[in-house]
Amino acid sequence: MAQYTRVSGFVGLITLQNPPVNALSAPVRQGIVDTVQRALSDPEVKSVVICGQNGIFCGGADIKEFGTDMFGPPLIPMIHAIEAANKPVVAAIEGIALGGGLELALGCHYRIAHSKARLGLPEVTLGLLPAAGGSQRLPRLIGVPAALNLITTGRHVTAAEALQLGIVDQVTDHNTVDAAVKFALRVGGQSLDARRISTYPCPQQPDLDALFEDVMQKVRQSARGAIAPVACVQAVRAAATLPYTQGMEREKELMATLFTSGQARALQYCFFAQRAVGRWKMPNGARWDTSKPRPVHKAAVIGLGTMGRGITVALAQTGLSVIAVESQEKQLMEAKQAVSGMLERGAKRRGVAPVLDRISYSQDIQAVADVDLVIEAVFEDMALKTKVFRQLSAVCKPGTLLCTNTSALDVDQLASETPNPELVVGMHFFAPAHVMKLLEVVYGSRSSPEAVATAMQLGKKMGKASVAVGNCRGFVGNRMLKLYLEQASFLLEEGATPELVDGALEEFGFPMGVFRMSDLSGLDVGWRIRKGEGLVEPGMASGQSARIRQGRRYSPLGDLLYEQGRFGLKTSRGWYQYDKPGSRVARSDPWVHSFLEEYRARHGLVARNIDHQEVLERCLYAMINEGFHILEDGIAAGPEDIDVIYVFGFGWPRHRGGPMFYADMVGLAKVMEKLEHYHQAHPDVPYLQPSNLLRKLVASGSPPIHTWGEVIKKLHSQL
Ligand SMILES: CCCCCCCCCCCCCC(=O)CC(=O)SCCNC(=O)CCNC(=O)[C@H](O)C(C)(C)COP(=O)(O)OP(=O)(O)OC[C@H]1O[C@@H](n2cnc3c(N)ncnc32)[C@H](O)[C@@H]1OP(=O)(O)O
Ligand SMILES: NC(=O)C1=CN([C@@H]2O[C@H](COP(=O)(O)OP(=O)(O)OC[C@H]3O[C@@H](n4cnc5c(N)ncnc54)[C@H](O)[C@@H]3O)[C@@H](O)[C@H]2O)C=CC1
Repeated sequence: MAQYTRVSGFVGLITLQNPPVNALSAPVRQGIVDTVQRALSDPEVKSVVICGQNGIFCGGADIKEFGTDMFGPPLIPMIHAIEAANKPVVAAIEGIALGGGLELALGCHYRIAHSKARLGLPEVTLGLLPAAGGSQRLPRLIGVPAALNLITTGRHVTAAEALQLGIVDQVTDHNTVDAAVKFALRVGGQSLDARRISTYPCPQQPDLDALFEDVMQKVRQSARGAIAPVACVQAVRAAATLPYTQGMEREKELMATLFTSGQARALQYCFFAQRAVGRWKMPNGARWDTSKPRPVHKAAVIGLGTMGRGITVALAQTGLSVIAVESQEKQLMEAKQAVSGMLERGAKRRGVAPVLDRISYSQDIQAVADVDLVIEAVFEDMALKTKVFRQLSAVCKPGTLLCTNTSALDVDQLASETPNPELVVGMHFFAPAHVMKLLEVVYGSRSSPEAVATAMQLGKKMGKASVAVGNCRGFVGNRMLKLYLEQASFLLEEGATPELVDGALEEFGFPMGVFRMSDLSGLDVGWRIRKGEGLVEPGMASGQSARIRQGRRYSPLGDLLYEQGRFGLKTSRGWYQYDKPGSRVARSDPWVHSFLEEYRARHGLVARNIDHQEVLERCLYAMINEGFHILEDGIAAGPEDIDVIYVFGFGWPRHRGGPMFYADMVGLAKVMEKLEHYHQAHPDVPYLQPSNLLRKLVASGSPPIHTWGEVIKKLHSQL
């Protein structure tokens, strides 16, 4: 809807009305067409202002309309009609002007923004391009390099940057609509010949071919396999090389390919999934809208190793006072330096002052007596964590929330060691904790809704995609990861190389294959986890029973490399070799290849040809099957939760939506059939057997992902 009023005698004021972001739904587009027509045909009206209600200009096309039978007036002719008007039209931009919202503003003759407004063309993040003329007008207005940057990244710019780039004509700290109306009165009657962006020539650019080649290479590298960034570059190239009308044709052609693509569906699914996980619920009925978070002003971190340091930085950058506790003096000194360095570098990047004084350091756990929340990040050792939790219960003021960053240990067991188990939750960050955008909030059987709400709210404030999950070994992310890693090792035993496996996964879109990732995080980390699970048996690694542990197939390859002191990047040797410790350039290592050959010979394994397809099916379907078990067990509330965890925490390519969405795209029947095939070939790997839920879904005709919840409910009610 759009409301029309006449203000200051001569200005037609059009207000977009579609909360919460005034998206351009069919009724809003119809409202704009009607009200523009009304203003233009009223002889009293000399100029027009377009604004949005509630201090928000417009969040762009209504994404919920995509994939439906779209009706109502199309955007492109609507924007053309505004640009062609013979009365000045001024956009009054408050809050946001994104996507179609900015394209609408670019069709206006003038743009005035509030100083706090943000503008951008984020279509690429939804698998699209700015196809309501944005890809053709923006380069004409601000030049090709700046337009390429905005359109291929989808980043939002501040009003100040928009002014500097020339996207807006004026920025105000005052009432934007009043300023726009005054402006409109002043320009009423002036010639509009120089104000129609579509008539501008695209600013000349030396070495145009080299520029496009360079940008194309960058976008192909940064989002491997994603088609929208490539189409965005092609559309801007059309703006730079073709007349406007032909450029618009090209824009339409490119959009037609993107609009119905699986990648656009996946990215739009991710957009809504990211928001859906905020509406968390627990099996006991507690939920986001009935649980009140507690205020957290002061927090403590216990253990300043890899994780504790990052968590300290993230908390301080969120505005909290932090007490950072580390038991080892040397570690404490090193941590102090490392945390200050991270804060200084972060502040420099953002052009702000570092917040070093928000953190105080101590070796004494008594220092945390008056904090609102503690995050424990000591070694992954239940006995140690139990001791720390007992100490915290004695030291902290009543009501302090006790959180653990454990990767896999039992949150209920830890809670049971405290007098107030309702105050205990897991806050599972991902390394590096101040960078990675995922937080798993793990509720135990006795965690209070208030504790979960507080951890979820804190995660959100820290800028993390926060997902509430149930308590089980490895929670959601690591529980699934374990099988992915295991399948990758089995493939090496059967004839693959680290290069082949990583190549397949990187071609799929992961920024890094499983073995490069393992070198980066350290082979010692995985070894410690397996040791904790009783899987590592020194001296057994080359014996007859080396490949069976706890009654099922096991690959000791990672343990053997660990025993050789090959910890990955930190020792310059792992699954690959590196020029020096810490170097990121992984090179093939002939030693690893001969080691694998000897290993196979020792165990009587005959190497066979393994192709990319098998690598993907074995690694991904095993993980997906575990995802179905997780849904069946009620550890994740829905497939969106699992997908958000994988996209934000494990580098799953966003344009493939997440593992559960991917399964839906591939077809559940096909996933099940392949799992059955691989389980037959590897009966000693029980988890390749399709889960109950997957079977049920296939038996119910493979319903679309957003309806799986009903099948899960039915399954639970039959138990
Ligand atoms: C054969 C086929 C031929 C095909 C040819 C087709 C040609 C079609 C031509 C059409 C050309 C159209 C081009 C175009 O206009 C493209 C676009 O505009 S795409 C949309 C671009 N806009 C965005 O990407 C903005 C997305 N939104 C955000 O980034 C944030 O929501 C925002 C910064 C606006 C606000 O953030 P915040 O305050 O944190 O609130 P939330 O994110 O939680 O959002 C609140 C609520 O609002 C919902 N929402 C937000 N934006 C939209 C939207 N654009 N459409 C619909 N709904 C939106 C959001 O989902 C939240 O609701 P929930 O219920 O919680 O999900
Ligand atoms: N490293 C990773 O990638 C991730 C680790 N985690 C989990 O985070 C926790 C910490 O892991 P890391 O940071 O990697 O370990 P780390 O080994 O780097 O650091 C642990 C720190 O805790 C300190 N510490 C031990 N006992 C203490 C005590 N009683 N009081 C104060 N400090 C004490 C140690 O001196 C050490 O500095 C573990 O539970 C781990 O499973 C979770 C996510 C990712």
